Amino acid sequence: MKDGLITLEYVNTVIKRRDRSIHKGDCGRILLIAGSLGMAGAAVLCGRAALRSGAGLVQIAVPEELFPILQMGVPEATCVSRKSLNLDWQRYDAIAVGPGLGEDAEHGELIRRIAREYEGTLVLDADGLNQAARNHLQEDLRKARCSLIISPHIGEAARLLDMEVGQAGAWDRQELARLLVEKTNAIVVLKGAETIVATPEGTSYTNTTGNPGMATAGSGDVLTGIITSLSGQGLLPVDAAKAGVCLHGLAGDLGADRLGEYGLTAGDLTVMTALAMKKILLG
Ligand SMILES: NC(=O)C1=CN([C@@H]2O[C@H](COP(=O)(O)OP(=O)(O)OC[C@H]3O[C@@H](n4cnc5c(N)ncnc54)[C@H](O)[C@@H]3O)[C@@H](O)[C@H]2O)[C@@H](O)CC1
Ligand SMILES: Nc1ncnc2c1ncn2[C@@H]1O[C@H](COP(=O)(O)OP(=O)(O)O)[C@@H](O)[C@H]1O
Ligand SMILES: [Mg+2]
Repeated sequence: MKDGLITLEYVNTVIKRRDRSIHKGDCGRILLIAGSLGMAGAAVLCGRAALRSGAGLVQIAVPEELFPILQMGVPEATCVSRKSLNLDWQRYDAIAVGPGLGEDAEHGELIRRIAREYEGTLVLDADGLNQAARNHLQEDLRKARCSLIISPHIGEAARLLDMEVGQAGAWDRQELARLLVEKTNAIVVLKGAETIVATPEGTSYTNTTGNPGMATAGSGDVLTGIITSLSGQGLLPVDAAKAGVCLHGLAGDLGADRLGEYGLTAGDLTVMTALAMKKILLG
């Protein structure tokens, strides 16, 4: 069932306004568990997008050998080693796991632990979802203590549902999103042209922004950064998911206006996210 459209007017009503006396600790402290050798860029894009959408403090957990890349790529963020990741999860207002994470088998256990222990909002994307599918964590996700947002594209959705990509692609996208909600009890962001956000409460929404220029490597990593950032800033998980996809699509539209659909890159999207946020706040 389709309950509504996600519009810029709606996003304007849910974005938090900043008090004059606000400090970075009030603007969301987030952890991004992302990136691996060969996919450091995914962590860079995710981190930049989180900052451009207003996160106050961004920490990125990567293999130590990637510290120089991350600290050059996102100098505003701090890095923490993923070697023995044993952090106090509750220190973070939101956590993301997945962009460019890679296929290391131990990440399955990491996701299981965070889902079981963490009390904030967890955003799972990309290899976070692939690891969940490979390690059959759907039931662990259903029982998660944290609020859970998952952001699969159709390929990741198929893996979670144990389907072939072609089979998943033949489904009505609203119904596929509902199937994912049933499987994981998460807020589901089913990406693509007209991204759908479906909730465990039975509602579903369709995004109104975005364009084919966003079909470019890394644009989903940018979305994960934005949704995690908004969650960390205190939006309800469902609002962070809905506002995140709309803001991300608007960044794509502003980027395509300036650069065209062919030349737009995910890196451009991170910068355009700042302009999109400005436009939304101006109303
Ligand atoms: N610069 C970087 O470091 C980048 C790293 N990335 C990471 O690379 C890893 C692999 O992710 P990928 O998504 O590339 O690989 P996947 O194998 O998960 O997905 C690609 C496949 O999924 C299917 N698919 C995806 N979207 C679809 C759609 N809308 N309609 C139909 N089929 C669709 C297609 O079969 C496609 O070949 C992830 O960890 C990801 O975060 C990517 O985000 C790209 C950029
Ligand atoms: N044709 C399109 N129209 C609108 N948005 C699109 C289109 N193609 C892709 N996108 C958006 O771009 C992003 C792609 O994410 P994803 O497939 O995870 O890419 P990556 O893993 O390379 O970062 C999603 O947010 C998706 O909604
Ligand atoms: Mg992706």
